[in-house]
Amino acid sequence: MTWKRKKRNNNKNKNNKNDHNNSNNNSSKNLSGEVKEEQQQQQSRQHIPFDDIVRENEAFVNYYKIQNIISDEAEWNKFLEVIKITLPTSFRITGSRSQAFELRDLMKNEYVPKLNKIQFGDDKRCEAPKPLLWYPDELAWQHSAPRSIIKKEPEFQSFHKWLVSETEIGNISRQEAVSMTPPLFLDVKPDHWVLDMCAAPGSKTTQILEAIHINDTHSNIIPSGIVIANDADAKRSHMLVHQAKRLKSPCLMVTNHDAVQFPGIYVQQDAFGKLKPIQFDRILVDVPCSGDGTLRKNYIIWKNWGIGNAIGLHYTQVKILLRGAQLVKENGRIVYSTCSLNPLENEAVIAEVLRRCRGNLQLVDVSDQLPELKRVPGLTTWKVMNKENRWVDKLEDINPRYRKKYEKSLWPPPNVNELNLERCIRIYPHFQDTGGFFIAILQKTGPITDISDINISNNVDNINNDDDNIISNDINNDINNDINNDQKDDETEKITKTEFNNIEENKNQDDVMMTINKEIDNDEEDKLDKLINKEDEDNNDDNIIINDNIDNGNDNNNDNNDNDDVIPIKRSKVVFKNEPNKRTKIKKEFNQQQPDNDQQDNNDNNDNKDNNQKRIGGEEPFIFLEPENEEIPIIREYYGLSKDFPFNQLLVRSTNEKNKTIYLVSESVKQVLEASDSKRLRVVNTGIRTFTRQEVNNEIKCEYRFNAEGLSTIYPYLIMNNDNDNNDNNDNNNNDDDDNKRVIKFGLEDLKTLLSEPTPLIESFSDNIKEKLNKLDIGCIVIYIEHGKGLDKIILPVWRAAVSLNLLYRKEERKALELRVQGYIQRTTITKDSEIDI
Ligand SMILES: C[S@@+](CC[C@H](N)C(=O)[O-])C[C@H]1O[C@@H](n2cnc3c(N)ncnc32)[C@H](O)[C@@H]1O
Repeated sequence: MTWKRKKRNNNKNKNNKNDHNNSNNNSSKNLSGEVKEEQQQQQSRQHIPFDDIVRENEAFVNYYKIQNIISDEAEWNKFLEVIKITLPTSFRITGSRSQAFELRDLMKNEYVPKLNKIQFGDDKRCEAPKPLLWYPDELAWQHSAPRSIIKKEPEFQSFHKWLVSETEIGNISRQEAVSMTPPLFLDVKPDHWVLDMCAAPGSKTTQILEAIHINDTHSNIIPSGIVIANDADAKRSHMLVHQAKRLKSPCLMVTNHDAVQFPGIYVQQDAFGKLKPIQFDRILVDVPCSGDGTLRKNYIIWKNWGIGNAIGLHYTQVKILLRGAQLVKENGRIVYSTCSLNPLENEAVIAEVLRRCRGNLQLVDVSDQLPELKRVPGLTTWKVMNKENRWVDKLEDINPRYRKKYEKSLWPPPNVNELNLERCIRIYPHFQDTGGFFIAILQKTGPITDISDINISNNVDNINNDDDNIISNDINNDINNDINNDQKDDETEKITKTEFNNIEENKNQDDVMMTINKEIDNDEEDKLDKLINKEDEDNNDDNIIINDNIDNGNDNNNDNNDNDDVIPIKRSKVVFKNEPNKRTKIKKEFNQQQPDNDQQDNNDNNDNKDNNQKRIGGEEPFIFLEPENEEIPIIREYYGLSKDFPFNQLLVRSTNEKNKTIYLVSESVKQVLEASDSKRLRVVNTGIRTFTRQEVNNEIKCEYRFNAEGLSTIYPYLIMNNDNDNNDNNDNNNNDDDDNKRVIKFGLEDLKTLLSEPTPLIESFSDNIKEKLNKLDIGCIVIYIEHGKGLDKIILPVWRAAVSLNLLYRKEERKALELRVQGYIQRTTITKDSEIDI
């Protein structure tokens, strides 16, 4: 899909169509399983421009025809027709509810009417984006215009610009429509403990976080729930951090484990110190799969499809779901999902896990939930094809040489009709113009204490003679540790030991799985590399540049310090047309009090490298600030933070005396981090940056500024009325009832001034604001804007220098804000000229 890939594989592409035909012919030849597998792998290593791929595959069509996934002939033909059509673009509006609603209304009232009228090419008319009917509150949309048209056609440009800008800052996420369904069935509440076992790149994690924060307003407290988002792939878990962190949630923890071995963590549950394992209210098991439901997007599946992927993944999927069943609470809910149509990865996995859980895990009937979502019941019977494309009735019919590669659980169990498999959900592409998807909603109804027959379903003879089954030293150590820990005598622990004995047995299948992931997600891999590079950039310049006015600390000397040459960075200038540029009226001055704040955050990372208190895997430690920490009262006093602020949930990630960044986590995250065995947990990321040390040349009262990442979480504690906050010597208090210490309400005009250039002079603001600002000393302030309909409450961290202000936003955030304000002005003023030039 990318230029790089196309170019690199130019030669191979020439023969692409022939290759395709050969591959289909070969699929019918009676090759041995090994040779065929090798051939499939070779094919999958060939990189072909997606557009050149022929969207036909006889083996795929025959396989699903015989599986009878759709019995009605006309419907089957419709299915075959739709899977060849490129998938429409779909996206979700994310973030805080009030802001999401604002963006949704913008979409509905501004863009949809305009896009409806657009015509491109000779007689093609673009259909405007449509909300997905089954998605709550019209927060998910689908758009059938090809991406190439969205990017190229001038009419689309403002829509595209808006889409890109809001996507960059995380308010809009591109996501396959059907992939949005599992979190909806998970039914997450703000107090839930949720585990997302295979979470990268994080689109469903983001939805789960939104559900945790559903009640958030600007005046309530941090939810008591937690989301632990895990992925086995270290690189992908960093992508997950990037994606999920955009929600700025103190309730998120990202971990990096094989989900099969996700550690049981013990937290103190009562005053007597009795340890209890964490059990989750909700678990999402969105397993790695062959992904053939995504063939409308990942065209390579047309070329590479074979049964081997599903057979290879089945047992890994069983193990991951079983671990989920152990970790979920009684009465808790698990949602299992794949983007595969194959019953071997879907109903067969569910049937096997239900069998092993002996009635203590059951399928939930959700036929009354999301009624607009078209779906069909799960299959109650299916067939198994071997890797030589022969249908095989039972495991014993497989050639003994290759039998080890098959699980007995691939075949429907004898009691298949008692399992309620029809409660599973199958979504086919032609139902609502999406990809294909499978979802099963499960509830734990009793303790799951014995799954020791995990070997039974394998071919035991082969396993006993197989070197692959030797348990690795790491796992043995884990088991020994567990055995020595006699405090831990609960259900989870017993099961974990049993499970560990079986972890290695299908090692080769895991390898298949990782290969497949890479094939399926190669588009995402490209994105990942970009994102990681970007993350590095973000860390280096994290992410704000506090500009450049050299401020001599004397507001009265403004006129004497005009020195354009000192401006160290190239900046775009924002001009509201028809507005006098106030800068031209007042001579510039320069401000030494505005160093590069982001460099400080970066230093923090570097400092951590010297830290010898590292956790497993080299991550930095999480050190909660002691109650006697002397910096906290200064911050509290300076910003007028309410006494209700959870100071005990602040942590640093460095043992250096001078902390650069202070993070905030929720109480539940704190509980996990402080668990006695939390070191078993490989935490990749948690906590939101809340305060950042600001080093400036002049003396300032508080060395810490707000970090944009944590500001909306802190904000309620800044505006809470609190007797203890009264300060006898309160020079900073202004008399506005709305305002509190360093919080100032701005109107639209002053917001425009703030955005008109990087460091607008205080002189250029309205008299009211000027008066307020002049009462404040140099340091960080919070500006909020309430503009009712169309421009929701905006909360901004701003550096108040001696004579100017500086918005502490990353350039992407600033750009998105400018676009929002620009859009607001265009909607609310008649003159077209009132716009911001960026
Ligand atoms: C289908 S993707 C998950 C998509 C994700 N839930 C989302 O919505 O963005 C499957 C993920 O499982 C991860 N994975 C594969 N094997 C795993 C294992 N044994 N344990 C945990 N994660 C695994 C892969 O790295 C991949 O990111």
